[in-house]
Amino acid sequence: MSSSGESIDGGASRSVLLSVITQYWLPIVIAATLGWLAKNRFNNGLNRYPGPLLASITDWWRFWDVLGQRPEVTHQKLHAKHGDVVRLGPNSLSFADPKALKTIYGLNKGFVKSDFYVVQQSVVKGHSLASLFSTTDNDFHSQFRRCINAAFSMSALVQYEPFVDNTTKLFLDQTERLFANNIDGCDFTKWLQFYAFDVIGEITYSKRHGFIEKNEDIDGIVGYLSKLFLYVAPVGQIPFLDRLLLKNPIYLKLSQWGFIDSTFPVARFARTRMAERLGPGYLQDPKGPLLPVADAKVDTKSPDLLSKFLAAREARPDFMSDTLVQTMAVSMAFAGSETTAISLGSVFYYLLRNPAALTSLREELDDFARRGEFSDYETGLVTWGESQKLPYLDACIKEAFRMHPAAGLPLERIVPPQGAEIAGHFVKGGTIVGCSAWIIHRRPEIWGEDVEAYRPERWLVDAKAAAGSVGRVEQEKKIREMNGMMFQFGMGSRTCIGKNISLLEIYKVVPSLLRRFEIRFKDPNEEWQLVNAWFVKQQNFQAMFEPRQMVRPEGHDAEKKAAAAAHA
Ligand code: HEM
Repeated sequence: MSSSGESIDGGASRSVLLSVITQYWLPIVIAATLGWLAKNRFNNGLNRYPGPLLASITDWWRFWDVLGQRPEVTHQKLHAKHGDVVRLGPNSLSFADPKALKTIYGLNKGFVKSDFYVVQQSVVKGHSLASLFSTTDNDFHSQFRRCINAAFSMSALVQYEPFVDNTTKLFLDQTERLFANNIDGCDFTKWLQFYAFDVIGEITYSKRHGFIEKNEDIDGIVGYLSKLFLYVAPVGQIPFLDRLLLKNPIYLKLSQWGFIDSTFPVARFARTRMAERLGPGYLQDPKGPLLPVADAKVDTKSPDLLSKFLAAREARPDFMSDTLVQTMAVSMAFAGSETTAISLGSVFYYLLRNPAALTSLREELDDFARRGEFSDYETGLVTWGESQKLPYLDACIKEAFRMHPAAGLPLERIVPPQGAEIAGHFVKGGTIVGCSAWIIHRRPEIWGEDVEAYRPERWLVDAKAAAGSVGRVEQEKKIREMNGMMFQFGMGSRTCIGKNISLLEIYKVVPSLLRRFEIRFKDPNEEWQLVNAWFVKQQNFQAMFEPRQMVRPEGHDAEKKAAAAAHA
């Protein structure tokens, strides 16, 4: 056949196809959509798991649910209805059985973080920066973590305590100055967030950001972070959307060429703090590294986090670049402020809602004070060492962590290619799986039938029962098991690196505030409102503060003890 004949045939078949498409476009679109939905429904054999029908065919279901800002409630209801495994998306399963934790988050199991975390990467000069928190590359992560692990060890914690002391003393004084006997009350969540931000600033840069001094959101960073989390939570359910929105390639390119500035304010914020700290030794050459380069002569002896990150850069220059140093600094504010403030807020909220627990805690603190065991009777500041001798305080904090974990979504991981057996279910490689602390922390077989009640006593050996049928050894075993199942800091290789720092803050500031103030709800009839934007933030938590007469040592021996402790 001639070539002109071919082109005539080709032209004819194209026009037939075109006319079929124009005539039948609607049924074609419907058939393609149905085919796609059916493919989703049977994806990876997940059709055998229960869950909302819509969730099984499209991720828009979970996008919509997270947009509603209470997905943890949906997840609780779904698990109550369907059992231990619930399908939340065409490729996504939520596990409620605590046995799943060891498999999904255990060391060397090969699970990697899902693209939900990529959405959380900061953008600087048009480039996405994978941080310790947001990287999905396990090898990169383990090298990174090895480089900076020492900065977060228990022994490093001792060096950070003076930083926490500075900020906590100021916090106590400012609470008195701004809110004591103030009939307008205090937006407690915001105030605690200012505290958490200033502590992390001081530990990272030896310099407070100034939130507490000014009682103001410096550079709008707190407001910015809240908005960012409101974005990442739903968009993280369909990570592709991020490529159309904040990480749109055109937008990023324009930013790389310098036409617009797409740098996340939190990164800009950290850069300003570094510039203040490092002086003129940082580069602003637009062709230079993404982030300012620290002066090589910078003192790495100061015991703050930044110095430790810089020391890691000196020890491992092949890996720990300047960009990674600053990524760590940014992460501290990103991961360490809202989470700590939420946890602090829930400790106070549950104490105020449960007067019996608050009374017991006050009695413990007052007895400790009367015995002269505190070292500071001027400012009310409690040391870390002292806080560790207060078992009821420990129980109150753990119970608040249980009731209200900061992270409000399943911590998503992708099953390795060969698939995995998770809590008795074989799940194919590539499936997104996860557990949520809001589900795990309410398992009756671990915490008892009264999981919905705030009951710090569950964390303590009951002396009466120990003498009776449920022996001490048995109770201690149960408490150990409860501790092992707490999931508020995650688990395994990606567990929270800032856990010790946040515990240092929480175990110091809670008893210190209670020694100094009577605290109550502004209106006990008003409930707080929860907004789950990845972290479950409280709103409308208004508190009133009244100065409290500090309880002093009683008797000669107690006074001597207190004087010795203060001297030490
Ligand atoms: C009560 C306060 C805190 C809570 C509830 C909390 C919670 C968490 C959780 C659940 C994870 C694991 C996320 C996952 O597996 O998907 C995590 C990781 C992380 N947290 Fe925290 N966090 C807190 C405080 C802090 C603080 C104060 C810092 C910084 C000083 C911090 C820095 C980080 C970092 C860098 C990671 C990533 C660790 C890695 O992947 O190796 N967090 N946190």
